[in-house]
Amino acid sequence: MSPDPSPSTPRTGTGSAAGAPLRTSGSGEPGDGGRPGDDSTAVTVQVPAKVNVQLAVGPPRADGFHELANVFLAVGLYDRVTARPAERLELGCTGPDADRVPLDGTNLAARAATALAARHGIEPAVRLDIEKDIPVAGGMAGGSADAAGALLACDALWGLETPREQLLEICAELGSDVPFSLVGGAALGRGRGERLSVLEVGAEFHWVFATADGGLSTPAVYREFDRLTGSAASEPQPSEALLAALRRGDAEQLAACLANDLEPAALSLRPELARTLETGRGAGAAAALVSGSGPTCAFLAKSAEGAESVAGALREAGVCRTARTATGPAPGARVLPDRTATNRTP
Ligand SMILES: C[C@@](CO)(OP(=O)(O)O)[C@H](O)COP(=O)(O)OP(=O)(O)OC[C@H]1O[C@@H](n2ccc(N)nc2=O)[C@H](O)[C@@H]1O
Ligand SMILES: Nc1ncnc2c1ncn2[C@@H]1O[C@H](COP(=O)(O)OP(=O)(O)O)[C@@H](O)[C@H]1O
Repeated sequence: MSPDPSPSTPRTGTGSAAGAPLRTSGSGEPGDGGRPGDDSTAVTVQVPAKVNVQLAVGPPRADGFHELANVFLAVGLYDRVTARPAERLELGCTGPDADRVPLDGTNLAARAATALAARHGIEPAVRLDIEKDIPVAGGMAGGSADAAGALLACDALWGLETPREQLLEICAELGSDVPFSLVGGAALGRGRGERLSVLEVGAEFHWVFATADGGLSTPAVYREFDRLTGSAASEPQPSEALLAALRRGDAEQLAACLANDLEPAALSLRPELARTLETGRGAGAAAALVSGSGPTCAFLAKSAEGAESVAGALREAGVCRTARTATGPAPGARVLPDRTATNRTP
């Protein structure tokens, strides 16, 4: 494994073929060889992470995916994707996990730019810079966030005005969680998670996220789910009590309903997460669960102060890499007006 870079270590590369070797094109700093000095047309999109407040998983389908009742809540940890004109597709990434983000054609942001360009019959001539704050392979949909961010940023940069329905179609082709990253807020995902119905949420909820060293592979966690459940997985259904708790903004009721069918699989692959969950519960969290496929652990608190206190206890116990507080629901992918307002001035 490569050494951990500093939080500001930039990585950069070019190439559109999946797995194509990288060609270094600059340090990723403004004004270097990889970025045009003139930033007048840059578009930056901010996209939230997610936690699954309910993840009910059915048996595997013929296509290898699992039928879900996936209740997503977007939370206020964000990646930012900036798109600038370039001669060909280029990628850069900064942030504490930047060394774990692929910078070739498999990167979800690159795939999103390529898919949008193909839909309009144009070349994906763009430089994408990802400011990564969402844990990589952490069960918080960071790659999906970057895909939704790149889609929206390229659409604005290229002046395409692609109808929302078409953007959502492209999102679903890119990954099961990508449509939700575009939409944000709270939503029920059916099918493999891509068919969304927006949910009403009555209040802001306070969360703590304990990140772990290293990630968990989503397909590996689903495989472990299959191994543990055998043929016993039943048809997934959303919990009416949980949807009502979200609607009412009732943290106590929501805490009683949180459920993740992938949690036993994540714990089976990473048994040490049980101690992280236990520590948060012991520190007064209203509820604790693994976020999606993990290994990030999520804790619901009753107040902002409660969340800070749980985060402090997790840090002190040394049972996580970082413990961060965030609230949800958070808005979905959106172009940052402050950056474009100045950038778009002729
Ligand atoms: C588990 C969840 C919960 O929201 O996310 P994470 O916690 O990893 O972020 C999602 O289901 C992950 O969605 P996403 O990461 O977009 O998955 P995809 O790219 O569509 O699929 C990656 C792989 O995950 C498995 N997969 C995904 C979705 C699904 N409904 N059934 C599956 O079995 C398949 O093995 C698939 O090949
Ligand atoms: N832009 C991206 N950011 C993070 N990971 C990416 C990206 N593009 C592709 N990936 C790949 O997707 C995998 C899952 O990443 P991520 O979406 O962060 O996790 P999760 O599915 O657990 O939410 C990573 O291990 C990485 O190989």
